Amino acid sequence: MTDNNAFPLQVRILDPRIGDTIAMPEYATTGSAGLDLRACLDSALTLHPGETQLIPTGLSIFIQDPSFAAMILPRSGLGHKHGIVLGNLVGLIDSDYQGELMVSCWNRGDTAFTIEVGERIAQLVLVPVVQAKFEIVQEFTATERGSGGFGHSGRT
Ligand SMILES: O=c1ccn([C@H]2C[C@H](O)[C@@H](COP(=O)(O)OP(=O)(O)OP(=O)(O)O)O2)c(=O)[nH]1
Ligand SMILES: [Mg+2]
Repeated sequence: MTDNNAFPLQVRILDPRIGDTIAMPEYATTGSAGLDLRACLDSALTLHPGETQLIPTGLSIFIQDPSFAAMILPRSGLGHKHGIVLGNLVGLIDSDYQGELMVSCWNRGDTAFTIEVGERIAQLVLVPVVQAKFEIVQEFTATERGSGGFGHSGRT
């Protein structure tokens, strides 16, 4: 379901089960923003309440272009219904990272949850990135907000 304008992403398959008994990450629908990542485990893994485990995906990606990054985000259903979210809340994949994609799974709920081999545990989203270069100034040009934040504009 990938169109020809899609970003060409280099992928290395580190575990031979990927593309065989464990599907390659894919966009579930043509409009999906995220590629579902699967647990490349040797056996099912039970996450007890409060527990966090680093789960391999069996593949690595090389984004190469520093004007892009990837983010690993929780799956809504797992997070909302089962309390399975990410131990780092969001995973950020640098454009120069070439190691295995790992997913930190955290059971923030109060019941145990078993992750099956090949289960879709999180999703990978490619995002554009702008790197900053600092320009040191003495004052900023005044704005309506100024330095007001953290609820400064009220609640309604
Ligand atoms: O959920 C994640 C988060 C990160 N990474 C990989 C890719 C990323 O490029 C690298 C470093 O991540 P990050 O910069 O967030 O972690 P760090 O603690 O700052 O480590 P480092 O010192 O290696 O940058 O780890 C993952 O595989 N999964
Ligand atoms: Mg870092």
